[in-house]
Formats: sequence, structure tokens, C-alpha cells
Amino acid sequence: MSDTPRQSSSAIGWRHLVGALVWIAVVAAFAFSTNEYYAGLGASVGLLALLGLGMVLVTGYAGQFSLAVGAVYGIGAYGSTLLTVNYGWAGLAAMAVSAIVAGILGFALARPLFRLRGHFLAMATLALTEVFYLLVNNAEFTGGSTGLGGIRPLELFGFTFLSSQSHMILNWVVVGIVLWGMLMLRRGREGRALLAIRGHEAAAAAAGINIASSKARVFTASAVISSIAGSLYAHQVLYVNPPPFGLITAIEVLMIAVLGGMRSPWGAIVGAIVLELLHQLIDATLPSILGNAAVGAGQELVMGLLLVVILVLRPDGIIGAISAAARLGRRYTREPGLEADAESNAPPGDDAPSDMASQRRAQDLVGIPRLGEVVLSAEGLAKHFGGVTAVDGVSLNIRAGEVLAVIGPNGAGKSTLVNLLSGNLVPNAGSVHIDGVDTTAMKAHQVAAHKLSRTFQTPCLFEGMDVAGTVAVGAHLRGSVGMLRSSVPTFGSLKEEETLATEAATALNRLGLSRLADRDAKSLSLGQQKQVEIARALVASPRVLLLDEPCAGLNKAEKASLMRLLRSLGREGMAVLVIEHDMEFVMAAADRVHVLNFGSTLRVGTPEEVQTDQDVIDAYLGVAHDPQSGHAGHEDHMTDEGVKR
Ligand SMILES: Nc1ncnc2c1ncn2[C@@H]1O[C@H](COP(=O)(O)OP(=O)(O)OP(=O)(O)O)[C@@H](O)[C@H]1O
Repeated sequence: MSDTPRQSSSAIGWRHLVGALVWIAVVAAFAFSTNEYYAGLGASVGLLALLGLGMVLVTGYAGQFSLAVGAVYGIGAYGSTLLTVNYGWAGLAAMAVSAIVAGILGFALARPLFRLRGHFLAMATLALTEVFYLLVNNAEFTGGSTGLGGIRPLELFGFTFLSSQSHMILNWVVVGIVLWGMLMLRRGREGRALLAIRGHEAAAAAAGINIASSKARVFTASAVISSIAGSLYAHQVLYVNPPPFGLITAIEVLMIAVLGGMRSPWGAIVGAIVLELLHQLIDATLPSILGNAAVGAGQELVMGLLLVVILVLRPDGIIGAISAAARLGRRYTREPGLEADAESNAPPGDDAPSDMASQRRAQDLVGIPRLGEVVLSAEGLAKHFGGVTAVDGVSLNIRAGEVLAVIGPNGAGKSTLVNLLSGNLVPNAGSVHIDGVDTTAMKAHQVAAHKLSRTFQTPCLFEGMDVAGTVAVGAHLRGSVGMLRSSVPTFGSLKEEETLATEAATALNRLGLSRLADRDAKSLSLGQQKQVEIARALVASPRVLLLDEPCAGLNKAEKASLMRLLRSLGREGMAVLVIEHDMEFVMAAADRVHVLNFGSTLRVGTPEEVQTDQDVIDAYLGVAHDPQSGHAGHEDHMTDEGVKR
């Protein structure tokens, strides 16, 4: 199952309404058919599911491992408590203000926090939870370790939430709303952006996604959700003390998300329910095995072991396992021949409705420089990595309608040069201008907004995303729907989503990839992945296109089609820079060739001039240059094109 189901206006409507009614009916049926004790348990599981949803949002969607959940849960609980007990506020107003405070704090802390990665981020966010715990445990105004009581139950439209049944229904209605919002978010532009960030930050930034801003917004949203859970807790238990807001809760919520599956919001729901069932099972069986005294320690031991087993065997959790089984089922039930059909990949450009593509390009390129005008110019670019000078004073121009090939031996600085042009790296010296605008110090997403798109030497696709979703990420800057409008779709946001999906389909069609639209992009062959990246770059309608070794993994027919595609892009006025080791391709496709050696420019000229230049032959083409194979006499090698900054 792909993480990126697409959204259309038909996706919202009666099916969602029916889903909501079924959700409420099931929750109400459970609440009213059981006793106070189990309804109370159901209410607690609802709160844990809500906290799990917050974690899935920030960790599962955006890939940022945060354990700040204890602290924000506590902000909601203590905020509601203090405002209602000390100032006599109504519960709903206290809940709203606490959520706003948690959101503001989340937003303020997000930027410094998300400079950290992996376990450093986990440690820092865990420290936040611990600091909050120490604060409320020692401060006088929070009642210290004794806590605070006297909280009033929640009242809504004259109804007072007193019974466990009412708490359960309220909690699960809130869970349902957040679940729906998160499912909607995942289907839209902002959800795709988060999944792209999770998958590959450099590629996400190159597609125009503002990574820092997206992370800050998702952390804010997660803080608001956890804070609401805290407020609900306070108004249901009517007493708060520090223990529920510490380390143990953070780990329990992590356990829920891991058990259920981080990738889907359903994981939080399933994880919370299954974890509670496991608790019940252990409570029922452990005393007879270990004796009553060891039950607490035994619980923790069993849960810890379970966490390790899940992480080793099924890191995508129960929902991941269900999805894998469903995929397997689909494969067996699929009509014979369909799979083979999906495998067969028409060469790029062959099934492209060229008139449609040209029409779209013509629309997109209104107002851009005329053929031959300089679109991108770089002056004296230099980049050092410690003692290594990767690029040393390189200057170049790319003109509208031309294909400029950059060639040179391995390690000559070609990829570094592209990273400098695209904003993925900041130069130590020199400047870059696009359409006269100085983009030298801009970040990759800002450069992308100046109509520069790129592909990577090693395809940078996104885990769990299908081909259509991957390409739609490239259209990020063509849309404007933000997180809130993605989560609560409106007619306008759905319309925009349909437009982006159409744009992605057009780009896929142009590359001959339409039949692969539903396939997991990372499961494709290297050549197909390279083409998906080109489609992702093209859907942004760039003025400058940078291709890093696009021929790697392509067969002869696919290379010929790529050549045709480059020519047609040239005719449409795009400025193309292509790094390539395949000399036959370079000589046929390029208008000019820029030869790099040891980070410096060795020669610039037409393919014919460069091909016969003795310095170029000595440095790169060499005696081993084989016109049959078309490859220069140097071994290709792949480097990981991660975030190099
Ligand atoms: N992030 C980095 N840290 C340190 N050194 C780097 C980094 N990126 C590139 N280099 C070095 O800079 C030099 C140029 O590397 P670059 O990848 O730009 O060369 P290239 O011409 O693209 O090579 P290839 O054709 O093999 O891809 C190499 O010596 C490489 O080891």
C-alpha cells in the first residue's frame, strides 16, 4: 500500500459521512453496552490513541523522532486545570487556550529542535518531557507532587460530561476527527511534502519544499493534538499530578505507534487498542506465573521485550503487516498479464501527447527569456570540503533552449557544481544568478521557486510513495494549499489537488511512465527511477533543468527517447544542464560541452571541438574511449547524494 493515496473531490462526500456515522455508532454501542469500568478504560484508550496520532503525525509522517509528547500532554492538562480552578474559566475555553499555548511553544521550539536528527532529536525531546515533569513536580502553583484537584467536568451545550460513557464517546469523537484530518492530510500537497521530507530532505528541498517550515508546522499540530488530549484527561479525571506526564507516558505512546505502525494514523488507533488488550492479558496471566508482587516489573519486562520484537520483526507495525498481506493478496488475485503490463515500460516520450505537453509548456513559459538568452549564469564558483577543493572557480552560462553537457573524470566536481547551482550546497566563493536574480545564498527550496529543477545522481525517491505521488511532489510549488486546508478539505483545495494530479499524470505520460503510476517508486529499476525523477523535475515547469547522469540504467531505446525529450525541451525554451559519462549521448544531445577536471574548467566548446581537444582526451576521454560503447575511459561510480551541507 502506498502512503500517498490521491484525493479527488469525489473522495469527500457521502462515503465520509457514512464513515463518521458508523464510527460514532460503534463507539456509542460499545460505551452503552458496557459498564462504567470498561467505558472508563475505553476513554483512556481513546486518549492514548489521540497521543499516538500526534506521534504518528510528527514521527511517522515527517520522520522526526519526537518524544516531547509527555510535556505537551501535560501542558494541556495543567493548562486546563489552572485556568478552570484558579480563574474559573469554562472547560472548553481553557482547553482551547492550553492548545494554543502548546502550539505556540511547539512552533517556537521546533526550529532549534529540528536542527537535530535521529537519536539526538529523540534525546532532546525526551529531555523536554523530563524538564516539564520536574517543573510540575516541584513548582508550588502546580501543587507539586501532590497535584491539583477541584477541576470541573467539561460542559458542552448544556451537557455535563460526568459518566465514563460520555467521556469515552467524547474522546473517540475527537480521535475520529483527528484521524480523518490526518488521512486527508496524507492525500494532499502538504502530506506529500511531509512524506518527502521523511524520505529524502535534499530531494524534498529541491522540489521547493520549505523543510524547516513544514517541520515547525507539523510539530505545532502534533503539540495541539497532545495538548487537547491532556485537557480531556484533566476534565475527566478531575485531578492532575505529575506521573502521567513523564517519561513512561512518552514511551507508552511510542510503543503504541510502533505496535500499530508509524506510517498510518490507523496505526495509532490499532496500537492503542492492542496495547490495552495486552495489558489486560498480562494482568490476568502474570500473577499466577510471577506472583502478585512482581506484576508491575513483569508488565514492563514483557512490554519492553515486545517492543524489541516488533522493531526487529515488523518495524512497520500491525498496519504495515496488514498492508503487506493485502498487497500479497492483490498480487495473487490480479489478472494474469497485468503485472507484466505494468513492468513493460514504454520509452520516455513515446506515449506523450506532444501537442498537449507543448501546449502546457507554452502556457508555463510565457514571459521567460527567448531562445538563446542566458537563464542561469555562474561566476567563479568554488567549494571546499575540508582540504578537498571540489569546485575551483567555475563560471558558466546556460541559455534558453540549449543543452549544456558537463563532463569530466570521476571526482572532477560535476555533482558538486550542480549542488551549488541548485542551492543544495552553499559556495565558498562565486555567485549564481537565475534570470538576473542572485540565488547564491538561497536555500534549495528558494532556488526551486526561481524555476530551477534537478535530478540526482543516485535517484532520491521517497519511501512508501507511489510513482504518481512522487511526481506530484515536484508540483509542490504549483499549489498553495497548506496543512489546515489539506486536513479539512474544501472545494478549492480538492480542485487544486486534482490539478496537481493532472499535472503529475501529464509529466508521467511525457516520460512514458503512466502505467507505473501506482507502483512503489522505490521498487522500480534504476532506469525507471531515473525517469521518475525527470518527471518529478519537469512537473514543476522549470526554466532551468539540471540532470545528474540521467542515462545511468537506461537501455539504448530509452536513451534515444531521452534524447528526443531533451530536444523537445530545448525547442520549448528550457535551459538544460546534463552531467553524463555516456559520451555518445553527450555528443548527440549537447549543444555545448563544459569539461571539468580537478574542480576547474578544462575546456568549453561544441561537442566536436571538445571531442578532438588533446587536453580533454588526455584528462578524460583517454585512449580507452570506446566509440562503440560510447563511454569515456573512466569507470562510472555512484555516490550517495544525501544532504551534503
Ligand atoms: N560532502 C562531501 N564531503 C567531502 N568531500 C566531498 C563531498 N562531496 C564531494 N566531495 C569530494 O569532492 C570531489 C568532487 O566530487 P563530485 O561528486 O562533485 O565529483 P563528480 O565529478 O560528480 O564525480 P562522479 O563523476 O564520480 O560523480 C571529490 O573528491 C569528492 O570526494
